[in-house]
Amino acid sequence: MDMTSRMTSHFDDAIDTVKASSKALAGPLAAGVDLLFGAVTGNGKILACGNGGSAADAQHFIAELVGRFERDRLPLAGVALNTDTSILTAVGNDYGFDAIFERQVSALGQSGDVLVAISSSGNSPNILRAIEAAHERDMPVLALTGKGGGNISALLYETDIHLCVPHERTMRIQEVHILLLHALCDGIDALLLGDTL
Ligand SMILES: O=C(CO)[C@@H](O)[C@H](O)[C@H](O)[C@H](O)COP(=O)(O)O
Ligand SMILES: [Zn+2]
Repeated sequence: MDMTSRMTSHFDDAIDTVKASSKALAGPLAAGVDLLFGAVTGNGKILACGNGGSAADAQHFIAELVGRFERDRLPLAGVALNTDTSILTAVGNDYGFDAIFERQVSALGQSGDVLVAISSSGNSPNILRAIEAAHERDMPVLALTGKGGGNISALLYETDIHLCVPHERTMRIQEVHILLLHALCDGIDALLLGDTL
């Protein structure tokens, strides 16, 4: 096996995926900025969740809202639902793993909030249930998926936003997800602080 060409193919495939995502997702991404900006400037908050690498992405994103992205600004309200081990173990143990995010959306979610749901397959049951709970709370959903969107596609309302990365491999999808989340932070900051860096 030529390892260098194997590694080169990752760069090539990532470049192609980013280009295809830019074409498909720049418009909905801009709508996502407006949705999140409206929430955080209107007394709402962002609830974010994901599993595995997407859990890391959810908490990374929320840290940039509550803390800062590139520039100093007021703290923005957000909670990563995959970070509290006591809640995750208690709810997982007592109600099942599929309920770990749903339960928290039901506890914390209010009209005016937004759920950011991250799933590369679009099929994780705990994410699907979080989306249903968000809808019950009148919360719009910003879904980051791939692989055609999986079961999430059928759950979303027209008023939700679906950023579906056009790729079948989780690794590539996740790489674009972090780009999308950083772009959302940048867009919110541009609206809050002006568009010059
Ligand atoms: O990061 C990776 C793979 O790159 C894994 O940890 C991955 O996130 C986990 O297998 C997740 O459970 C996958 O869930 P999902 O993205 O399909 O909702
Ligand atoms: Zn990963």
